[in-house]
Amino acid sequence: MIEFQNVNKSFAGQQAVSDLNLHFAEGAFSVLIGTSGSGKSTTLKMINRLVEHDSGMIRFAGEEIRSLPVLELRRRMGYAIQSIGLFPHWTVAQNIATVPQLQKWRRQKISERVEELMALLGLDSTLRDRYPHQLSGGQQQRVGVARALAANPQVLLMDEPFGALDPVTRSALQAEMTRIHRILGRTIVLVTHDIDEALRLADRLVLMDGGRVVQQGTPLSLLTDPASDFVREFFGRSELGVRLLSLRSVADCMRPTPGLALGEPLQAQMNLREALSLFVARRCEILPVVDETGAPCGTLYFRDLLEREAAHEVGA
Ligand SMILES: Nc1ncnc2c1ncn2[C@@H]1O[C@H](COP(=O)(O)OP(=O)(O)OP(=O)(O)O)[C@@H](O)[C@H]1O
Repeated sequence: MIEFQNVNKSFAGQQAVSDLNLHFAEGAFSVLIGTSGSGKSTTLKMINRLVEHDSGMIRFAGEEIRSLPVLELRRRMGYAIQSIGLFPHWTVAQNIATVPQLQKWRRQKISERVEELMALLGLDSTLRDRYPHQLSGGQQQRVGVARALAANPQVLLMDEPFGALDPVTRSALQAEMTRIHRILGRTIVLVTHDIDEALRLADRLVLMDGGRVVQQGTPLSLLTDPASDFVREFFGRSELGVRLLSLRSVADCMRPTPGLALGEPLQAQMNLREALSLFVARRCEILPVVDETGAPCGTLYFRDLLEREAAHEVGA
């Protein structure tokens, strides 16, 4: 869907990104991660031409982005950023409706779209007529994402969208984004410097340093097959085991024999990191597992989790 070929950009003679070759696949949730100043935001902004690249080629749906009128390009791409940029004197509904208004949608259609997006983002309909300053930070971010999605863009670009939020709200919004991505199947490119956020959201990770791509691939491939010491250090040797747990589900590790454990069950699709927290909180050794329909489907053993981590430590 979006392709970079040998793309370069410098600011006042200083190279910001060098020789980027990237492919953001249609429908994938791609995450750009890296150290501060590594060129993540510049890369993202070159996609919707908020920053113009100096050389190389960027294609969107097969077309060189400079061959498209910039407004059309941006209309096809939603953009959500950390500072949100909601219009302070517009209500929630008006903010969400910004692009449909510009595109002169019918009033009724706009109103229905606003309602639909508020429901999708978990915003109570009573917030519709509030102004941004009357919302919490998390609610403002949700409005920002709803606005970016309003005109059904083919691509959603997100630059540190949850950066300013407390960990609980941040985690809730990450879960929402995973759900929304599953429902809408939209192509998403998100920038973050938070490793756990990246691992939680990404189908595909691009790790950058000093304006270059250091490694790209699935989160699992970067963790288990790092291309260099930099990659290994970036993901943190000491926390690697726990991070790997976050990429595996309970279903991957459970024994398929239900009925052996008591207590509130784990969901089979929950990740092993969450399961580990529940073992610790409940101080137990084994827990029952249920599938999406709530039917018992297996048993998870605490020691199986530890063995997984230990196996990785030995291999590291
Ligand atoms: N408008 C600009 N003018 C001059 N230099 C810029 C501009 N935008 C970015 N840079 C420089 O380009 C380099 C890459 O910046 P960029 O914002 O893309 O990095 P980043 O990885 O997103 O960083 P962070 O995580 O700190 O936001 C940095 O050295 C930055 O100072």
